Amino acid sequence: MNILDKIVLRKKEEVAAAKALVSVRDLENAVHFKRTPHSFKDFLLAADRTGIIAEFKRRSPSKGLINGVADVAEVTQAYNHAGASALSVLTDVDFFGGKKEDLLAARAANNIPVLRKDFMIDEYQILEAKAWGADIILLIASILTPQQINDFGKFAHNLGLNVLLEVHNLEELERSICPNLDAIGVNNRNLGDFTVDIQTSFNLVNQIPDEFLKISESAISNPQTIKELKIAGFNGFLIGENFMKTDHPGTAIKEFVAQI
Ligand SMILES: O=C(O)c1ccccc1NCC(=O)[C@H](O)[C@H](O)COP(=O)(O)O
Repeated sequence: MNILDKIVLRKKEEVAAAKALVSVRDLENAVHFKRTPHSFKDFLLAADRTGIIAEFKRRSPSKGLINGVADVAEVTQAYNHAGASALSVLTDVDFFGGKKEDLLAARAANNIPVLRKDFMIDEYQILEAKAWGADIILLIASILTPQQINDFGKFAHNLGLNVLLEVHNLEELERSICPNLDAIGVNNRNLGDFTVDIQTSFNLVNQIPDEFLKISESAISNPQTIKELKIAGFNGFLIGENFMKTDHPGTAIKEFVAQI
């Protein structure tokens, strides 16, 4: 069984446990449920923003522990002040060391879009995302059917949430594309074997229809790469480990942004 299969299996148990604990009505009554989410597009294309989607990531299956001490409010505020267009906050507990409270803290400390970074397999998680103050949800093509992507995208849009579809190859892109999406992210990391290759983004960018925002995800560590990805047509750049592996992620992003 590969890591994605393990994550999805565990996620099913996690979602079942959450449903038993918190009702849909409780989620709908949460304070954030009534807020109007930020437009991902507005912030990604804003002239005074960088296009960087800066991720708060404590650990990962590929790297193990990345940062065990960072404070989510402090780091995400620093990301925001450095010009991040959006924040990505992992809420997966078992594999990434994230939690709901991280998303709530990032939301409370910032007024820019926040992506709930998790493995969405059930509409209930989209309601959670809205209740916890997220603006964007992630749909990963390799773990969902085209029907699920369409239905989850529609469900999220009906809640005013933005939808980022993640693909890793042309086959995933072609089978998953549907109108209920805002952005398409090309993951440079193969989630089956963890190999990374930025060329994956360059190979796929022209296959993504221009009506969608184009995001390059993972393994970005060089400011020069951002310049090349922009020229190729990307609007956004999801970066986690490169900042989080340092003692001061807020300083790391500032120095990175000065070079793009
Ligand atoms: O990062 C992993 O090891 C990983 C393993 C299995 C599924 C997903 C995984 N990562 C999720 C991501 O998409 C990244 O956190 C994100 O793109 C940022 O990547 P990076 O800049 O390389 O930290």
